[in-house]
Amino acid sequence: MTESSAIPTDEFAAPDVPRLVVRTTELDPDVHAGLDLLQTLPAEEATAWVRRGEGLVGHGEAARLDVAGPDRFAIAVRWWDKLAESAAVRDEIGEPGTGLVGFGSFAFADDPGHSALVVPRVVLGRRGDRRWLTTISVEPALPTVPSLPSLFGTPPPPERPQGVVFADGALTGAQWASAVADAVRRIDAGDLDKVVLARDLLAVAEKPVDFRWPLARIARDYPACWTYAVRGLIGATPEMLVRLENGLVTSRVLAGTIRRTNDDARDLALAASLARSSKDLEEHEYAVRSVADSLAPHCTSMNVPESPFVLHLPNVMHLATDLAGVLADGSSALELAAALHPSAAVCGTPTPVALSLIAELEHMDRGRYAGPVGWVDAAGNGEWGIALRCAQVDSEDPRRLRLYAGCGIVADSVPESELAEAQAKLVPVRDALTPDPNDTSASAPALDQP
Ligand SMILES: C=C(O[C@H]1C=CC=C(C(=O)O)[C@@H]1O)C(=O)O
Repeated sequence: MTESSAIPTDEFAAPDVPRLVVRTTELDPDVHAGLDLLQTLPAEEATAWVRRGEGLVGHGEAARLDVAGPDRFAIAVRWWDKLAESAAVRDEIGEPGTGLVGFGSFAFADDPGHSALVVPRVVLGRRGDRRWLTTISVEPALPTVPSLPSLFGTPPPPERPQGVVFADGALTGAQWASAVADAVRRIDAGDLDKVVLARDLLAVAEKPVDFRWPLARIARDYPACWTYAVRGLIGATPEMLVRLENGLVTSRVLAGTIRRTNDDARDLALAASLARSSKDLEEHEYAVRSVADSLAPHCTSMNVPESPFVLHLPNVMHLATDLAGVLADGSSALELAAALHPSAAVCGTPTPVALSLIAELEHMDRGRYAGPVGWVDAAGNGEWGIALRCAQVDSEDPRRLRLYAGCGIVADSVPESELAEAQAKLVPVRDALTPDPNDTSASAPALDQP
């Protein structure tokens, strides 16, 4: 039974919340040493936030907020605060991610802006050597959580997606490249400095896609990324919008990209050229500035490195900057994510001009792509990534998925190169939906334990 809350009519008011009964217990590390969080996931009502085997997965839904529009973050913050205040919690660990936890995924744009915050019925977590189980039930209902043995048995493995074909989404490649050229003209005319333009791709399989297959594959192939699943949005993002852990705020900003070649020596030379590319450094600087400016009112002792490093992923390399600060105002991770969205890594500079150019040139609704995705706990700790390198499973027809990728456009951008960059960013999810030539098994790939 899920307590689902509809969008409230009062501005910024949160809907009534159920009173939740929450219990976290530590799992015996000897008994559960091999616990693979993603492999426990059920096919329905599953949520995940996992990197290198650590993180959180959720089973079922004890409560959910569906929210839309420009006030989606403010309403979600209120709902979360009310839930956390009224919950009865017994937490024998008391670390970030234990006790009451909600997983969320927010739309990029205000309109229509459909977003969700989900409190699972069961959360399994792992941080270092510690593993825990949290059960959440709605008072006064009986705590009908799934029986524990059923959680630790491996659920039937997901089937490999069959016969997936890909097609252009809103725009063909050529149309999208021409939209990039339009954006460059607008930048040259002085309307704005940077805009991030995205495109979508449709994937259609012969049978409904079990999201757990691509999720396991992408987690295996992109271990440096945060693998996530919230209400049909799945992916592995390399970009941490904000993490809040016991008062320490960190963020990993990415912008500026070069494709990899499968030749290590060549890739090293390309990484060096990326680190010197004035076009990419400019694109990166806007993104870092936007995050630093949005965090500044909430933090003291901010550390913003002067120059980026190069983050190597299997498909691309990015300019990356890790920012850190000390929380000064008691904001929760969810409030910080709301303050940071949309950063110039996914929108542009100045933000309002970039937002309206995106609406004009992309010809699609980004949905929850490029919005914050992650989790928050009752103490306000949490991790919110930017939902990149993702696919949205169609809730009405799960044979269909929409994939998204975007590129930062500045004055020196070349449309054909941006199109190639967008294709490279689609590779992780595309590959995860197509047969792996090295894998002869019919079931989901096992994850390497760190
Ligand atoms: C918007 C995306 O990437 C962002 C993050 C890293 C590098 C980016 C770039 O170089 O354009 C983008 O700012 C995407 O992957 O869809």
